[in-house]
Amino acid sequence: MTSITDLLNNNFWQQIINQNSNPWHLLMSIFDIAIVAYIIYRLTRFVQGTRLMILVRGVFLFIVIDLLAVFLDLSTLKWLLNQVITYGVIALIIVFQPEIRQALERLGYSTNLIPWIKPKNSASNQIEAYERSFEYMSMRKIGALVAIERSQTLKEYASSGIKLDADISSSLLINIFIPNTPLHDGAVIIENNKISVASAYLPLSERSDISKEYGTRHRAAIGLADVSDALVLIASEETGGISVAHRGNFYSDISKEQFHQILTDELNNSPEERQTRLSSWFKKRGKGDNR
Ligand SMILES: Nc1ncnc2c1ncn2[C@@H]1O[C@H](COP(=O)(O)OP(=O)(O)OP(=O)(O)O)[C@@H](O)[C@H]1O
Repeated sequence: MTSITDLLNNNFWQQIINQNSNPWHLLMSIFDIAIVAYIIYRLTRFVQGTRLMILVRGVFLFIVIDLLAVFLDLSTLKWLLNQVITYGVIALIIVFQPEIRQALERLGYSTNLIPWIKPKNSASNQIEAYERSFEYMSMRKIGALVAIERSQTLKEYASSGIKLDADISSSLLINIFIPNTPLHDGAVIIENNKISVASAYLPLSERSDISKEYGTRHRAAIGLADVSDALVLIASEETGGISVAHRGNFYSDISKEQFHQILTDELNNSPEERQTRLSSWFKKRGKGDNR
């Protein structure tokens, strides 16, 4: 493996130049560099806005310090960095275990490497479960509040709920919100593609520009969408209307088709496609209540 010391060594670069006097080698080297640059670009986009970005910044800073230590021949600092590498990697994997697992899961879903193998809780299965349950609850005016975790953790809010850790299904979602049953009050929180908790308390929005027709269920949805990137689905007990709060936007009383479009855009597409498609789609239809 090429170390930082190798990279600073003139012979190393001389060898590379000699190897690349062969046009085939040169072409392969360019291809090699392009692949690595693309992987770094995709990984950076992938972890942007998540806690993993802290890890990436840390690794980058570490490489810069290591280069300096080699360049200035600071042996004590080099020794210290070696110790950090030995134990730090294990510590980082333990500390960032939830984020790493989530990132790998998202990578698996978004790249869809083996399309004919559909995981039990695949995005399309989840979308179907949300659509079926919300259609059912909307028709019968059953109030519901479901917060779907995206890149930012909802652990803080999930801790106020009752733990379920169950697969996402329309029947379970409907069952949770049946009035006068023990779990129907509060919000369901979806974490790591599971119904993590029910009866959770979400932060109420303090905003004064929310219409008086909306009570605390809608305020709680908007409150969470203001402080996180969660996708929050609401079914109104009063009107049966379906609304969605997401990234500071509130899409009220949307149609079945609009609900399907939002879920597909947010849960099925790659992160960079989502925000632009969602906003432009609502702008086109003039339905977004962007408060
Ligand atoms: N902070 C909160 N976090 C989670 N759920 C909440 C919160 N506040 C209220 N709720 C849920 O909302 C219900 C009360 O809804 P309320 O009628 O006040 O709201 P609404 O926005 O008018 O909704 P609806 O149209 O369904 O009546 C509560 O019984 C509870 O289930």
